[in-house]
Amino acid sequence: MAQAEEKREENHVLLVAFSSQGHINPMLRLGKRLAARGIHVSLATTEIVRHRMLKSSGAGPADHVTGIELLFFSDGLSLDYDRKTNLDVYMDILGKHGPSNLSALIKEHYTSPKKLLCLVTNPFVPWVSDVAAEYNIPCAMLWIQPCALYAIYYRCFNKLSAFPTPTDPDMVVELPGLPSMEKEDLPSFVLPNNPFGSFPKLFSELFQGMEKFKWVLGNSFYELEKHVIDSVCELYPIRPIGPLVPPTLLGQDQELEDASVDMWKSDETCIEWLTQQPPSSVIYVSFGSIVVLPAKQMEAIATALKNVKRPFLWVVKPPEFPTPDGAGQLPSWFLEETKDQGQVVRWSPQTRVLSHPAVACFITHCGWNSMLETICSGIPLIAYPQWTDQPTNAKLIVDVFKIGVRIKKEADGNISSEVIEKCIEEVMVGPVAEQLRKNAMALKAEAQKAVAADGSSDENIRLFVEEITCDSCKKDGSPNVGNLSHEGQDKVSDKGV
Ligand SMILES: O=c1ccn([C@@H]2O[C@H](COP(=O)(O)OP(=O)(O)O)[C@@H](O)[C@H]2O)c(=O)[nH]1
Ligand SMILES: O=C(O[C@@H]1O[C@H](CO)[C@@H](O)[C@H](O)[C@H]1O)c1cc(O)c(O)c(O)c1
Repeated sequence: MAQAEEKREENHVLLVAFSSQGHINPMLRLGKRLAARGIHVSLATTEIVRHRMLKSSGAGPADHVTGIELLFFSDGLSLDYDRKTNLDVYMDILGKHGPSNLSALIKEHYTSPKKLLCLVTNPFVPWVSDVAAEYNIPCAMLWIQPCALYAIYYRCFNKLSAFPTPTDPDMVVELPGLPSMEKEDLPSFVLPNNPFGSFPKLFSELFQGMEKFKWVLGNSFYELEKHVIDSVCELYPIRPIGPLVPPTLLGQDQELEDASVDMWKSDETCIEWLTQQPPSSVIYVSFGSIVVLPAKQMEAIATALKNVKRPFLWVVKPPEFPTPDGAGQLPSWFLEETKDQGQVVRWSPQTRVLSHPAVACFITHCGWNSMLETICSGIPLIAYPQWTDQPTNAKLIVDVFKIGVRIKKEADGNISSEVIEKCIEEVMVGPVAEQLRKNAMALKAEAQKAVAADGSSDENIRLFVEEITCDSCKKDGSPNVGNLSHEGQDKVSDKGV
């Protein structure tokens, strides 16, 4: 074997991520934290990512992100296939073709795969653990949503607690470490009316086979979710190692370089515009990379923004596959009637926006990456969740973290502009606004402490590296059936986990 190849496989971890920006970036940031402790890291994901990165940058496809090598395999579909509209087909084909294509990639790139310290996967590509088993490599999972979601899914898909059913769709769910949850607070994938059959199937297999993962790491921090983290300790523990956000948001930019990919090109002009706005004046609005709001809801938000007469920055990402009903598009009157009030961009440099002193609050779909970025920026949120983890994330914002308010839907599922206006005023002025800002600043400080040297997340990363590199751990028991290291857990519990 050539010396260079041998070197590549030494002390090496391969991360494998689902194809969305919100899944890849936390993985890359975990990679940077491992690299800072002497581990060599590569990340494998599907070809569609290379294609989107190429489109976004206009340059040749990147094969490295600040020292992390990027590798790509096919998900079994053509690049122009509409994965979002045909989500169940996509997940099915990915589950069928992903394992063999990833396995071939490993064979092609690693002369001696079993030398890899471990594979780290995320929840939407759980079959990576079977590929790891094929090569006798231990497997870890990075859970990329709140630990609360991990606890809910674990209990739901192992039938440890009662959840809504077609005959009792409105039941209130009571789980240890969490507030009581009504159906609008639960992840959409556990509800009887969930239209995406692929996810309950995927999560059932995942949560009934957790022993395939020797470690479960969480993109969260202990101080944020201590009760629910403690509540799963007896079931299958999760070790929080986050928040995995850009180091600038954590005051760590001097010591750690960021690693992230951009699938869409940011419009930087909004930063210049923000600089011209008064401190804490701007309402930032974004629904992330996937959600496309129905035309009626676009209209309600547009009307509310106009009526409150405050500066705004609204990200309106054009739908990848536009529909004639106007979903995801601005009402025709909006730009003209608000031209002196705000800015609309197709994609923003969001973390720079959130940490800009002009930004006062964030109207968000409650994607977990957006929430962590907001927590680390210390500003309040206005939650307008749509699906998957977002309803639960909104519940956490309001009732657990106490850093925001929620836009309540009408009985017909729509939202009224008056309700949005009321939420905006509530987080902008008055005693509620003041308390939310205080709470948000306190959580920001806790997040910084967690990732600083000897903080709870830093300590959990140190333990993880110790365990994947320690020779006796590697020899101890066969990979992929191992339990979490008790030694590690004991040490983690010193930090309260
Ligand atoms: O205009 C935008 C909107 C979103 N994002 C980034 O896209 C990610 C969205 O992830 P999230 O989990 O919040 O939601 P998703 O898009 O996966 O639904 C976050 O890191 C945001 O910072 C961005 O850079 N610019
Ligand atoms: O990216 C997708 O989902 C987003 O992931 C975030 C982290 O798990 C989460 O907090 C956020 O709410 C989600 O929107 C995603 C999901 C999906 O089903 C899909 O087909 C995608 O292409 C992306």
